Amino acid sequence: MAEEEELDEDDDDAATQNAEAALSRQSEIDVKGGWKIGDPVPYAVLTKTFSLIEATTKRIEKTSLLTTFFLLVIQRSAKGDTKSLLQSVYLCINRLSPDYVGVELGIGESLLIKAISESTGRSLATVKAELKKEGDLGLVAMNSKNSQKTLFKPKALTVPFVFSNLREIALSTGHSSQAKKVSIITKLLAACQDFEAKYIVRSLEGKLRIGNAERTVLVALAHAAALAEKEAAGKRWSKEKLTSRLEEAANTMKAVYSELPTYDLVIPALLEDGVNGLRERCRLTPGVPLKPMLAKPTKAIGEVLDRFENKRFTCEYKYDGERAQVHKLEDGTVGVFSRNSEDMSKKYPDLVEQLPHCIKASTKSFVLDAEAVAIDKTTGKLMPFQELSKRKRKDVKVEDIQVRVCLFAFDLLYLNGEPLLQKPLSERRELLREHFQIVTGEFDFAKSSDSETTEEIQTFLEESVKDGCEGLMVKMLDSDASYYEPSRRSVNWLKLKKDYLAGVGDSLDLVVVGGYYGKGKRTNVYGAFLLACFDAESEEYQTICKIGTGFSEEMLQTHWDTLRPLEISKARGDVKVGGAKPDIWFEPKIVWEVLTADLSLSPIYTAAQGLVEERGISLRFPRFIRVRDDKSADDATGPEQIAEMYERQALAQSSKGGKKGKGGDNNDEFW
Ligand SMILES: Nc1ncnc2c1ncn2[C@@H]1O[C@H](COP(=O)(O)OP(=O)(O)OP(=O)(O)O)[C@@H](O)[C@H]1O
Ligand SMILES: [Mg+2]
Ligand SMILES: [Mg+2]
Repeated sequence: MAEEEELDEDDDDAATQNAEAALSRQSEIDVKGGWKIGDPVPYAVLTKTFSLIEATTKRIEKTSLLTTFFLLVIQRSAKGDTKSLLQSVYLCINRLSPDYVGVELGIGESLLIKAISESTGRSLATVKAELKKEGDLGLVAMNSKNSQKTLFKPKALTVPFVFSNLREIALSTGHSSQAKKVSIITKLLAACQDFEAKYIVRSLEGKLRIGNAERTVLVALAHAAALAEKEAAGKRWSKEKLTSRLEEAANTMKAVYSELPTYDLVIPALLEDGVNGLRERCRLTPGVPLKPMLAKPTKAIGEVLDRFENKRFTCEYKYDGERAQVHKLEDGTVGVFSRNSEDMSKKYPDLVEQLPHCIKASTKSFVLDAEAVAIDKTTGKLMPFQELSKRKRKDVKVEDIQVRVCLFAFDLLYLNGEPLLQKPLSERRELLREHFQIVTGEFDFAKSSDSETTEEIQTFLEESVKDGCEGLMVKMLDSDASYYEPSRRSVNWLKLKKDYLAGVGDSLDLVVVGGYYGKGKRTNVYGAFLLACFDAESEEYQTICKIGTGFSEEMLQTHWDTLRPLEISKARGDVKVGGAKPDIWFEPKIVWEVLTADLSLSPIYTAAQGLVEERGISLRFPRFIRVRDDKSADDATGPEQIAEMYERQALAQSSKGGKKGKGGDNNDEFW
């Protein structure tokens, strides 16, 4: 309360105009006659917003359209109703629950074709033929609906109705689930008007393809809430004040969401306590996994020293296992989450069972950041990642387990009721060591060395590799530069892998989007594959290379078995194909880790187009390393990372023979 009103009369006009910008398009997306306060949100308003967002490539316009929509929802919700906004937000990001609850859509093409055919009376063949022409099942559904003559207007769809039906589809499993899904989809499609069929089908497929990155949604949500508060209070703000309020709101929202990534809690807090109350109410909470902090690759020890010059840093073993965020709640509940916030308790029942052994009595609740690593049951030696990924992801029984899993903890993010994110790593590490204890073969602290010279680091690196690790993680120890940065790929964490020493560079995680039939001995399998990176900003897959080496006969058979069910007749609309011509396309789903000798500009592939040059970037001599089943297609390497790798490589080449060891982002001095 008691906010100062800094109203500058001269700017009055501009201020009103600015606020009006978000309000001015309300009538454009509203339904005829509007919707009354307390009515359910009409699905037509949401899909009209989607269609306008899809029609523009400008990020600012996308954000402002979404702001307009959220503002309408807030203003027309009955007092105390937080569900309308919550469900609207979920539909905007095409999710039905927080990530860690894992209610997901991703209905296969054939099922959708069946439902479209049933609800529009067109034959399967017609629908398939049209899909081949359009490449977008959503569009096909919409066209099919619009060409259909209807005798009476169906009852208008609402957001809560669509949301609950999508949830029912996502949650139905078992024998008769296929028939049930088709029947719900058919019913939904029958009620669709205008754009609705297009977006319902895309939602069902699992991708909206309107370029609504999560960041856009967060900013729009913050802006809408701030504007709603201002409107409700009848305040008039100067342009400066409005701008700074909106910026502040967006920053708060982003910070809060990275600590507590669940709209289920953030949205009610936002509506009840307002933007200003968010930080207080929404803090890191055991049970809600946060997106892990990520590291930047480096090519040489020299680069590490350049970056951390005169700063205190630590080197830790980089274990080759799977990221595990371990939570313990005050009530004793334990949760293990993957880097994608998937609940891994089912995959690691042994970890859950072992956990109590390493917790000291003084430790009541916590969030640990750690790596789960496979170890040999008898020798206690570290084993490679593959040993762990052989495990089923669900229903693993403790008595069936062959490979043991040992947890190597490297960070403590929460302890006994207190978030620690904004404490220096040195302090977090101290607390970690104080509140947990080593249990041989079950729990240990990541091995570390705070050494500073090239020689010491080199020795530690070699030691780590000898002990079965991938290399080192080098981390800032003190000051705010060492705070934990959720979801950020930070320069305060550097990875130094043994691969880099051979000059190869970091590996990439790429999505398999196409296949080429084999020749000769390989005629019964795919002989080569088309790979793509994923641009989270535009939500599209960008092709990057064809890969055909590094596969054994046995592997090709396995790939055939996993990819065959994902075959589709045409590239999906969200695959930016360029000049690639595979024999067959796949649903983008499977992620492979790939090494490359070199990156080059390419007239054929579309990866990172426009970032370095008009042309895209492709991989030369790519080599398959392993399947990354801990990553989903959305977690594949992004175009910015690829552009960065390309630029670092160019830099390294141009400095050959000249000053050596310089690299990284600080390349200004070269030009
Ligand atoms: N001491 C450690 N500190 C932090 N991370 C560690 C440590 N030891 C092992 N790791 C693992 O290393 C990962 C980061 O490097 P890696 O190259 O393996 O990333 P990735 O899983 O391929 O993802 P990306 O390439 O997107 O960063 C972390 O996510 C974590 O799983
Ligand atoms: Mg790893
Ligand atoms: Mg990697």
